[in-house]
Amino acid sequence: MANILDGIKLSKQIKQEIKDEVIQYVNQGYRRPHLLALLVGENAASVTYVNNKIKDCQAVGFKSSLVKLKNTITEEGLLKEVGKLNETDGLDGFIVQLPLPKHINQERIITAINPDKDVDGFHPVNFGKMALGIESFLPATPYGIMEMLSRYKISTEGKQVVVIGRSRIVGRPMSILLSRKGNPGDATVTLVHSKTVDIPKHTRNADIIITALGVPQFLKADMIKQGSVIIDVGITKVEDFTSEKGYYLSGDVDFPEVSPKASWITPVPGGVGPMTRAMLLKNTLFAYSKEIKKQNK
Ligand SMILES: NC(=O)C1=CN([C@@H]2O[C@H](COP(=O)(O)OP(=O)(O)OC[C@H]3O[C@@H](n4cnc5c(N)ncnc54)[C@H](OP(=O)(O)O)[C@@H]3O)[C@@H](O)[C@H]2O)C=CC1
Ligand SMILES: Nc1nc(=O)c2c([nH]1)NC[C@@H]1CN(c3ccc(C(=O)N[C@@H](CCC(=O)O)C(=O)O)cc3)C=[N+]21
Repeated sequence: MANILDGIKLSKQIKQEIKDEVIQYVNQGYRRPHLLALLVGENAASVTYVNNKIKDCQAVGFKSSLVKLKNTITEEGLLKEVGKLNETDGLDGFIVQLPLPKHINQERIITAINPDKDVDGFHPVNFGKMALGIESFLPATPYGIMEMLSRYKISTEGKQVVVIGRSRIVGRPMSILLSRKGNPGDATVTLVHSKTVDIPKHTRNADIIITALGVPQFLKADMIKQGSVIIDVGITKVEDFTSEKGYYLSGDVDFPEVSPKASWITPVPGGVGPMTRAMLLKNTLFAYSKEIKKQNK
């Protein structure tokens, strides 16, 4: 049976480290780090995520703010809001919760964010730095997975890694980070997606598989080799009238069938999700520490 990569335990540890660092700054007379979340509309999942982020901030001693905008806001209106936040003193970072309503061009909004406050690491400048190995904000989910591999001492050097999914916020940056020089990194990465012919051919050769496609129970036992490491990013709400909530959360991995064959595996929930949240805090602390150093010059 596989060992569990416990994202809850790790994220608690990371949050404690962040909290300790904040206390040190505050004891030296500095203000607290400040993160803001911008939420457009009332998508139920987005509301939950944003509320969790606010709770996380409180837990580590950050100041947090939530700006809620109507679903009907225009692209120009949202650009104006982003422009205001870019100029707000004492605001270290902010995120624009995705997805945005369909009438708004997501790329245009992301590009309008001041890269120095882009704690999601989504701005093209930060994406470029990430790809080149220049210090920057890393997108929280891939960053969380790198941190998880590192803290569990799972080496990626020379390993065959297959990433399933090529999205802007997960699969694509994940594939780049793992192929970068360094530890974790130095892996041989194959990025597969919906146009890939014969995904099992690739996954069967993989030492490490990262699933980020959003298809419940996509990865089956016969698609992996014995002893591989399985990281499941997917989270899909699946209707289930027998459960109290009316749904359950499913990963992209068929956990009962895959886990006996794997050496390490992340659960859903309790795996990658909590790490994502912890890394957003880490990015905010990084933005803050750069700001404090600038002021002291
Ligand atoms: N745990 C966490 O912290 C996070 C979890 N998530 C979850 O991870 C999942 C993926 O999210 P995200 O990356 O944003 O999703 P996207 O929908 O943006 O991207 C999905 C990717 O998977 C590919 N894909 C879809 N179906 C298949 C298939 N049947 N076979 C092969 N490839 C396929 C798509 O291919 P193509 O490019 O060709 O369309 C695309 O590249 C979701 O369940 C999401 O909820 C997301 C962010 C954070
Ligand atoms: N600007 C922006 N930045 C994001 O980082 C971003 C986003 N938009 N839009 C949506 C995705 C998704 N995402 C998740 C974060 C945490 C969990 C998480 O904590 N999951 C828990 C379960 C939570 C639950 O119970 O619903 C777990 O896996 O244990 C999940 C998903 C961040 N995203």
